[in-house]
Amino acid sequence: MPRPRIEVTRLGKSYGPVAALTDVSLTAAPGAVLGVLGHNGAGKTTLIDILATRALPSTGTARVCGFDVTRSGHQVRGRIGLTSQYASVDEAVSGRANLLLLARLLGASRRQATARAEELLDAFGLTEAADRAAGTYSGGMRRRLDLACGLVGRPEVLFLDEPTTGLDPVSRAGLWALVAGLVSHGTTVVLTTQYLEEADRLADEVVVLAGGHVVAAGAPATLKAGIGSRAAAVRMSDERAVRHALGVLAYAGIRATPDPVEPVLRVALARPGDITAVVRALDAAGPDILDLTVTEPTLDDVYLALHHESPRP
Ligand SMILES: Nc1ncnc2c1ncn2[C@@H]1O[C@H](COP(=O)(O)OP(=O)(O)OP(=O)(O)O)[C@@H](O)[C@H]1O
Repeated sequence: MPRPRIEVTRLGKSYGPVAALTDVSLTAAPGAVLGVLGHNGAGKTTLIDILATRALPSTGTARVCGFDVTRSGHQVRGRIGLTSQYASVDEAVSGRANLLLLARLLGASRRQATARAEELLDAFGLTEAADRAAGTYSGGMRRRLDLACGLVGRPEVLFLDEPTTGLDPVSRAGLWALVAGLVSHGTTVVLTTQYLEEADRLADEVVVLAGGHVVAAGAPATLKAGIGSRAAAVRMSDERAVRHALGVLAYAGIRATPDPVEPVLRVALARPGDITAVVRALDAAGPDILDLTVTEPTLDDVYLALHHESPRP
């Protein structure tokens, strides 16, 4: 098995009396996407800052591409890319000039820098806007330029801090496709996001931080499976129909929960045959059923369940 690109062991970081991170351990393999989730103040930025050598850990160790972030910061910096909402794009100069400058700063010759800039402008759909000042770009173009800037040095690990915040759904989907493309070429991506759908879609593993602690970790599917099963939501015509259906289901030995607001009943589907039993029983409840949908647990459900247990800081 290849060595993980990121190996974090019992990491801690204190700012005076504030414990921003406590006893955090995690790994990320080559070509994996690690999602880091958590409320404001949970410790996400602190974790990324340490991995990107912008802050030193107080305790524990962190290795990126095999290099210790404390002792070998230079080697780490040469192998990572960082993009964030506050990325260092110069708004006064063009997208092309931003990329050229970065490439030159990273040691590329003029010719190599030009080639890399053109390649990235093309890959990120920015060729037409290449000579416009970055400050005139739309939100989506700006994020694509941020991402392109983070990739100039062909990093083995890319840190994406809330890459799609404020983007419309089409631009968000476009950015997801770009991330999927990077990963297929072996780049490891560490993603912080407040959109759980994004983590669900992109991440192979997620860690959920709360108050600087890892409160859950695993593949999205495993986390979702851990909090419960699929459920059927049955929409009835009115409250009277709901009461009738509750009686019918209870008679069939099926427990249902009425929604507190809408005329909807929810039934947990723990076993494969449960849906058939529900439909069969409800058939006897008559024509008041308007709709039946089966819902899968989402990462939102996991998140809500976790934060129900651990109070928001
Ligand atoms: N330089 C600093 N000095 C003092 N406290 C800090 C510093 N940086 C972070 N903290 C504190 O550490 C904790 C974790 O902050 P951090 O920024 O890592 O959280 P976050 O999950 O990234 O939050 P957000 O989503 O708001 O960016 C918070 O309590 C924060 O106030």
